[in-house]
Amino acid sequence: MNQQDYEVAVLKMSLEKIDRMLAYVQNIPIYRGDDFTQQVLEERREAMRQSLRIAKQEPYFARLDFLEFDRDEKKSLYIGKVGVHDDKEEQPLVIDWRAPVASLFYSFNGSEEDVYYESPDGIVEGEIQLKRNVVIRARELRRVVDSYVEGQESSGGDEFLLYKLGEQKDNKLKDIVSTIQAEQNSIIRSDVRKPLLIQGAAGSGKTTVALHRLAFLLYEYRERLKAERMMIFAPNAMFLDYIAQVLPELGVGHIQQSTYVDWVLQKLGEAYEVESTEDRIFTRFELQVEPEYQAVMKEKGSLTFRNQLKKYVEEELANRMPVNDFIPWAHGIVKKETIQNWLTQDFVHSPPLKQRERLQARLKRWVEIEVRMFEDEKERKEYKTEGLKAVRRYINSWKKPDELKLYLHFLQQKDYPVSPLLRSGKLMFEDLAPMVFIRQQLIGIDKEDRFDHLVIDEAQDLSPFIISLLNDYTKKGGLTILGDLAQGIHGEEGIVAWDSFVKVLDENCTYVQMEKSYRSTMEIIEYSNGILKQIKNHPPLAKPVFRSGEPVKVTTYSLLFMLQWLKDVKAYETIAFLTRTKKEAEMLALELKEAKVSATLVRAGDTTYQGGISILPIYLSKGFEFDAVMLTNVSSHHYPNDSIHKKLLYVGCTRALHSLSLSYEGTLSPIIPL
Ligand SMILES: Nc1ncnc2c1ncn2[C@@H]1O[C@H](COP(=O)(O)OP(=O)(O)OP(=O)(O)O)[C@@H](O)[C@H]1O
Repeated sequence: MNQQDYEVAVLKMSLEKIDRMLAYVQNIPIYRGDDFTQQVLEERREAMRQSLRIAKQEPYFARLDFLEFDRDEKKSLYIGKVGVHDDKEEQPLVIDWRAPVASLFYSFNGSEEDVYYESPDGIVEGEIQLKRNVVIRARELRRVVDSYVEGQESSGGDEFLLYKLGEQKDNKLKDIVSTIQAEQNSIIRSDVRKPLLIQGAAGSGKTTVALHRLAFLLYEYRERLKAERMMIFAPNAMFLDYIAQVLPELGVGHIQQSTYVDWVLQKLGEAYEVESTEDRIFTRFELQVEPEYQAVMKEKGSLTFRNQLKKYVEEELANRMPVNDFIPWAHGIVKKETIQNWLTQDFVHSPPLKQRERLQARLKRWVEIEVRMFEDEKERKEYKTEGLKAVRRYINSWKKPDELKLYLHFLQQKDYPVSPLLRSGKLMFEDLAPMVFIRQQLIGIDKEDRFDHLVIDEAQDLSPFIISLLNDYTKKGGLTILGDLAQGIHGEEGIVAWDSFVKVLDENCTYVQMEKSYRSTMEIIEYSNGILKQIKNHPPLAKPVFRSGEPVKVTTYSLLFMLQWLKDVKAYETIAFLTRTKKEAEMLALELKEAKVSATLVRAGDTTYQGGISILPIYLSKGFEFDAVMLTNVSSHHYPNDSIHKKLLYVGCTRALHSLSLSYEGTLSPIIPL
C-alpha cells in the first residue's frame, strides 16, 4: 500500500471512531440540575463534544513517528488542533498540538539524532523516524508532505510551509498549528512565570504566535489560569475583529479581547469621555501635533512622570488625613495619636479610600461600645445618635479625593498645559494612564481586577507608563508584549527602544527577537528592507523565507492605470489601496465607485474588516495584510525624507503578501527605493 492510500485508510478509521464517540456523548441528555458533581461531569462532556466537533472535520494535520528508547517501541502519533482520547485505547487517537510530545514535531529540524521531550513523568528520550504533514479538508485527505524520513535526504522541511504561505488570505487571521516554526514554538511554550517581550519584524507572526501562546497556556496550566481572566489588547476594534477567529479555531473560547482605551473607560466609569479614535488618528497623522505638545505627550508617558504623580498623590493624601481628636461628646474622646496609629499601623495595607471607610467603621464601633456606659436607655440612644453624627462630621472633614481634581492640580503645579476640555472630564489618550493610576492609588487593585495573563499587541505605540500600569493589573509574570520598533508610527506616545519596558517588567523578563518574516515574498521583504535601512539605528531587518514572487513595481499614477492594476490582481482575494490621507482614500473610493468597482472605504473607528478590495489611509493598515497592495501617491510631498514617513512606508509595503505596487504623481519621494 502506498503512503497516500495508507493515510486514507488511517483517516477513515479515525473518523469512524470520532463519529462514534461524538454520537455517544451527544446522546447523553444535557444535565441542567444543581448537583455539583453532575455539573462538573456535564462540563467535561460539553468540552468533549466541542473537541470532537472540531476533530470530526479535520482530525489532525501531522504525523510523527517516534521511537521511545526506554520502551523500544515505535509510535505513530497523529497531531491535531484538539486531542482525542478513546478510553478503550491506551494511546490517544489524536494528540493535542500543545502536548509536550507534539513540541518535537515543531522543534525537530531533521539534523538531530536523538531528541527528547519533557513529559509530566520526566524526560522521554527517543528518535524521530518520520515527520509528515497531512492536509485534510472536509474529512478528505488532500495532501501528504514528508519533511523528514529517516534514512532519506532531508528536504529541509520548507516545502509544506511554502505551500501554506503561497495561499491567498481572506478577511481573517488564521491559526498556523500545522506549520509553527521552531523559534515560534519556543516562544509559544516559553516560561509562564516570566514576562515575555518580543521584538518581531513585520510579518514574523507576532500576533499569531501570541494567540497560540494563550491557547497553549490555557492547556498547560488549566488548573491555574482561567480564560475569562486572560486578555488581549489590540490597537483598535477592527483589528480585534480581524484576529477574532484564531482562538475559536484552536478550540479556545472566553478569552477577553479589547483595546486599552476601552479597558480604561470601563475602569474609570461613565463620568469621563475620551477623544475618539477617529479624532486621535486624524490629529496625529494629518493635522500634525505641535512639537511642544508632542514633547508633553512623551513626558506624560514616561516613568518619571508616573513617579512624580505617585509622590504627589501620596503627599496630597497624607495631607488630607484627619489631624484632630475625635470628641463626640464632653469627656468622650479618641485621641488623634490613636487615630494615627490605626491609620498607619492597622490599616496600613489598605488604599486611602478603604482607610477612610475602615476608620468610619471603627469610630462607629467605638461609639456603640462607649454608649453602653449610659444606663438609661433614652440617654444611651441620644448619645448614640450624637456620636454617629460626630463620626460623619469627622469623616467628612477628611475630604474624599477626586481623581480628576488631583490630576489637574498636579499638572498645574508642574506647569503642564491644562485644556478646558480636560477640565470638563474629556481625556486625551495620554491622560488615560495617569487617571487610572490615580484611581489605583486611591482604591487599590482588587484581586478580581488582575489578569491571569495579558497579551499586548503593537506595544511599540504605548508608553512605559502604560506598560507599568498594565503590569500592575496583571499577575506576576503574566505579560506577553509584542511589537516592532520599525513600525512605531506613534512617535509622540510610543518608544524607540525596548529598555524602558524591560525596566518596568523586571530584569528577568524574557526578551526575544523574531527576524524571519513569513507574510511576504522575498521581493517584497527586500524592497521594504530598503526603506527600513534608511532609518538610523533601525531594528534588525526582516529575513525572508525562500518564497519568490513578482518584482515590486513603481509607476506613475492615473485612474486608468489603477483600473488596469485591479484587472491584473483580480485573482487575489484581498486587495488594498493604501493612501497617505483620509481625503485621498475618500476620493479614490468615489472614483472607483463611478468606475463600477465595488470596494470598501475603511475608516478609523470601523469595527469590522470586510476583505475584498479595501481603500484605507496607510496608518490604518497596521497589523493587517492583503494579497495585493497598491500604495498610491508616494510623492515627495506626501513622504518627505524623515523617519516617521519611512516607518509609514515600511508599514504599508509590508502589508502585501504576494504583490506590491507603488504609484506617484509629480516628484517621487526620495525615500522610495528604485
Ligand atoms: N509558521 C507560520 N506558518 C504559516 N504562516 C505563518 C507562520 N508564521 C506567520 N505566518 C503568517 O504570516 C503572516 C503574518 O503574521 P502576523 O500578522 O501574526 O505577523 P506580525 O508579526 O504580527 O505582523 P505585523 O507586525 O507586520 O503586523 C500571517 O499571514 C500568518 O498566518
